[in-house]
Amino acid sequence: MKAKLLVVDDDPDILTMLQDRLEAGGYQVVTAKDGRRALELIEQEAPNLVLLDIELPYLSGLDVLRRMGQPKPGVTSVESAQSDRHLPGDLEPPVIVMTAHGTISTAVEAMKLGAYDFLTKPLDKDHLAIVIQKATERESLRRQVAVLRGEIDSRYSTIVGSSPKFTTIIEGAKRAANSDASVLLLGESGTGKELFARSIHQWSPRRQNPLVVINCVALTETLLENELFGHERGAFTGADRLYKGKIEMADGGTVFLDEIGDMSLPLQAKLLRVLQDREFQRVGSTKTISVNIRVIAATNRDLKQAVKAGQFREDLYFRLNVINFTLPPLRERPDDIPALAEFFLKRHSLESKHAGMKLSASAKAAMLSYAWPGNIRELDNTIARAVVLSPSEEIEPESLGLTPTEPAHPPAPVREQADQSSAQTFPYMNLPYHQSMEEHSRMLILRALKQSGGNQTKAAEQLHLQRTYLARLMRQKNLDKELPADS
Ligand SMILES: Nc1ncnc2c1ncn2[C@@H]1O[C@H](COP(=O)(O)OP(=O)(O)OP(=O)(O)O)[C@@H](O)[C@H]1O
Repeated sequence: MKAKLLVVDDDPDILTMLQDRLEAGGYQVVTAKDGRRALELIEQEAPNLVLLDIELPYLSGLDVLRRMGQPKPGVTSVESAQSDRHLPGDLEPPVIVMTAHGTISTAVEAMKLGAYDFLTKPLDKDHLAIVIQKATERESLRRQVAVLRGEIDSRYSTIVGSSPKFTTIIEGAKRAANSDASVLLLGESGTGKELFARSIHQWSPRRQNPLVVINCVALTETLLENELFGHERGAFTGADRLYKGKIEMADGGTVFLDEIGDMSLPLQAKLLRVLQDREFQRVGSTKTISVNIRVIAATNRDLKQAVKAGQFREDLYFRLNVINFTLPPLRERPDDIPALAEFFLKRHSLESKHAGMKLSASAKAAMLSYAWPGNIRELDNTIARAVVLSPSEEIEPESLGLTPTEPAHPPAPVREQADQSSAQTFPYMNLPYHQSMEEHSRMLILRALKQSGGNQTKAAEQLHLQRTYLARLMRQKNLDKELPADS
């Protein structure tokens, strides 16, 4: 798509010359002869860039810049505008001002008012082309960032759930948000830990400053150190410029350490120092930098157990665990399933323009009796898929695909499966996601039952499940027919 430029000048000859030149350069051009018309066209045409003369009738170029910087009617505060703020349509286009020779002070004033760059008249053809190209590239990146931010904001803007267990956690998290205390979020994968981390930041007095997410599992130790602390120029081969790490970028805001349970011991020691002193050094530097950060960490691992096993530092555990919340798995709050399902149904039917879709009574019942090993993320994905695949407006259980299906390979006898599991082979890894999750939970149960000699109470203890819940899972997976219930 061609970038759209608005050219504003009261001299018709300059307007025509610029329009011809820019159109020949592959841009779409709209023109205005005065400041008032320029403001109208910025609203109506949403140009990607404005080329603005300073000397204009009615409103000068500087006045146009001043008015562009003012908030739009209807948007009262940053907080209330949070979800709209990042919409690309709301972004002001960058402005390049054009000034006559000898009016540099006006150009400086324009830059203070937010102009991207300035050009002096008479315009140099090559310089004009370069400045416009750079500005439009930057504008395109800015829009992409805004789109991505908008997507993240909308994905993480609403917390659904009114079961008593869950409401207590929301209230606690809101109270915790007002302090600077470290928060540790625990819970299985897909239970909403990242959503809570983002919400706590949003509810906190730090919300105007950045929330910086660090995924501790995605990076090797050296990369993670670099990512956290940044590096000085020349710190290692290839470090050709100074790089600010995420801790430094989060100054005044919040650092969210996702999957903290997977951080290596040496890095844990370095992180501990930052948490104790709020100080760190960039890689390759001896200069100490102080930061003001709030830390939220999350993991789906049993950190206490990891401490006992010597895999996680106890002192770091205590630092992180000032306030903790354990987000319950979906199967422990089935009351929330209908509201969550409706929430995702609305979102996905709007997104895929399938408005008016409904869940049939039997689809709702199927969702209630399913164990949701992937928790809310799995529910979200299930509804997204059903919206696309359902042949009618009313979604039936078949479109949800929740019925446990047998793996592609013939099922091995119970004991053999359990042996495979304890030998850490995962033959189901190549199956589609839902089947793979289903098989994995089946394997876990079989292994626990084998290790407990078929005693369900002990197996439930080992799996940290209620015995009755284990019995329900066994019924769902038809394991109760293969293994006798204990007394
Ligand atoms: N209570 C909720 N209401 C609405 N959406 C939710 C809720 N909880 C989670 N979600 C959505 O489910 C998805 C998964 O949640 P999230 O990424 O926060 O889980 P997580 O516990 O951090 O998972 P993981 O441990 O795998 O990183 C996200 O899209 C999130 O917005």
